[in-house]
Amino acid sequence: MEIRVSSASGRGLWMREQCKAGSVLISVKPHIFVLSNQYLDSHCSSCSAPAPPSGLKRCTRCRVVWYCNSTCQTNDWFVHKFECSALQKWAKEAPSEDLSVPSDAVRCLGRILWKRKQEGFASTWAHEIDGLQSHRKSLQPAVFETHTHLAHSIVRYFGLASPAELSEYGLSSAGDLVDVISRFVTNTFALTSPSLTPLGVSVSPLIALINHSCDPNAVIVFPRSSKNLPAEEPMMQVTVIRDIAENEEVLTAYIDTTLPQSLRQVSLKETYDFICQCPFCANCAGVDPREAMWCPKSCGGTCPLPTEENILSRCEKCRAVVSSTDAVIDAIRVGQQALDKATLLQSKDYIKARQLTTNIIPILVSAGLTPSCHPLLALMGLHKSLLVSSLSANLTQEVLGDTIRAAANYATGLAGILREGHPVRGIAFSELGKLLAVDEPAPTSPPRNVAFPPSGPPRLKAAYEALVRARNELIVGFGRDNDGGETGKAVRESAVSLEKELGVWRQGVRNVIEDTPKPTKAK
Ligand SMILES: C[S@@+](CC[C@H](N)C(=O)[O-])C[C@H]1O[C@@H](n2cnc3c(N)ncnc32)[C@H](O)[C@@H]1O
Repeated sequence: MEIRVSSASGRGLWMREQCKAGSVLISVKPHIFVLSNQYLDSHCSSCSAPAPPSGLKRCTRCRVVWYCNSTCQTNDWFVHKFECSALQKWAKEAPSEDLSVPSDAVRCLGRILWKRKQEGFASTWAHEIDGLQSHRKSLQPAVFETHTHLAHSIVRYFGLASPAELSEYGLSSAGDLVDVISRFVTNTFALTSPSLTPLGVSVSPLIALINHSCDPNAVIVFPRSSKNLPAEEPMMQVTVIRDIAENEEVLTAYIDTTLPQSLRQVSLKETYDFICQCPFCANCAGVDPREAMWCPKSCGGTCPLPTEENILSRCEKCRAVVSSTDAVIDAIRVGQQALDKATLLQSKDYIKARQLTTNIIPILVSAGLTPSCHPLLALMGLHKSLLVSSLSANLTQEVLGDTIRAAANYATGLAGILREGHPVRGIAFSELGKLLAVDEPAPTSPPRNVAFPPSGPPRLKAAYEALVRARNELIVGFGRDNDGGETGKAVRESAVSLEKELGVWRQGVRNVIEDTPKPTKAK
């Protein structure tokens, strides 16, 4: 790879030679990462691993961060020694218990400023951080306000009495602090678990050189590997998900590409200050599955969703006209409201959130939305997660069946948008496979006449097929060389044990057939 500069998108990483899907382009430890507040007591603040069976150990001074063991604690002390007293002071002055820990952004910026000072303002580390792109000069008023708010929180976190005290951190004015904040916002990426749960935020100046496309050829993942030392984790990796030609730019997606173009554009402008001109955004010919409904004449084709501005919608295949325009527009509006509300409720009151998703999904389906269409796909993803999290407390045949159907619908919707090998697809199929492989609970009510999921050996076979599909996608998305990361390996193990189970079952059937005396012909 090499760095090239373009007038449209500034610096970017370009391939000097072709590269195959599944190759790992970059493996690097981020310069800085922090866990989100909700994961501080369940994951190690040094290596980001989940708590081992023996539990995590808490820093006895600040009582905020936790570590696997004393090795991880020692590895983190380089920066935590500054953070520790700031966290204690912040907690003492906090107006309430739920505000006793600063936000992820404040803690991450704190770590950047302390480490920058520790390494030296003239060090390579500091130069790399200082070289990140800033949009300070073109901030929109609303963004400027959030940056200013963040700056105030940092001043409080550092216990500074005046802007002059910023000089201790190599900043000559409040404007310099806003500059650091702008660089942080533009160049921060989610820290995720090997199954893509967002755990926090991370900054890597090398990976931040990669520009955005809504149809990316690479992804950023944190696959974790037992081969890595704890000090090397979290290892951030750029993986190629579709072949990249020589002299082609490496591009990742900064935002959720399952969203329709209008929402993607708003998000990119707000956070990254550019208007995306990728082929998906610039050339909207044909029906985008993110904004599509089934043909009203059921010919199998799809129609673009009608909007207030453009109510005429025809099937791309048979040209039938959608007549229920108002009902579709209303369903989408109500669906978006339900999605926003259920997303807010999911951590506070998941039963209410699940009630909302359960009620709204059939309305969008009967309005004719396809499974890849927004907001139906997002609602199905949320519904699946809510069902999965309630499964351990209520594992009945009915709930398991509903959860499997939700996982299957979600995976189908994703497969209509994301390319094969995208890690989000791989994880969705692995969840489906795992759910299908759960031992079927005994029925508690008369069986409902549903075709999916099947029961008995056909269900095991469906589980095996979903896991094999997941495995093939995961070794692309998380990298071929490291066997698809921690999740890819776990899926392979599950598929192997299912294969044995299916083999035993087939052998059992064969034995029964062979042992059964053949009927003798009546004379
Ligand atoms: C993470 S940085 C990427 C590296 C950056 N181009 C640089 O020179 O440092 C993100 C910024 O790059 C620019 N950028 C990224 N992708 C772009 C795109 N597709 N079109 C235009 N600008 C883009 C935007 O200014 C964005 O805020």
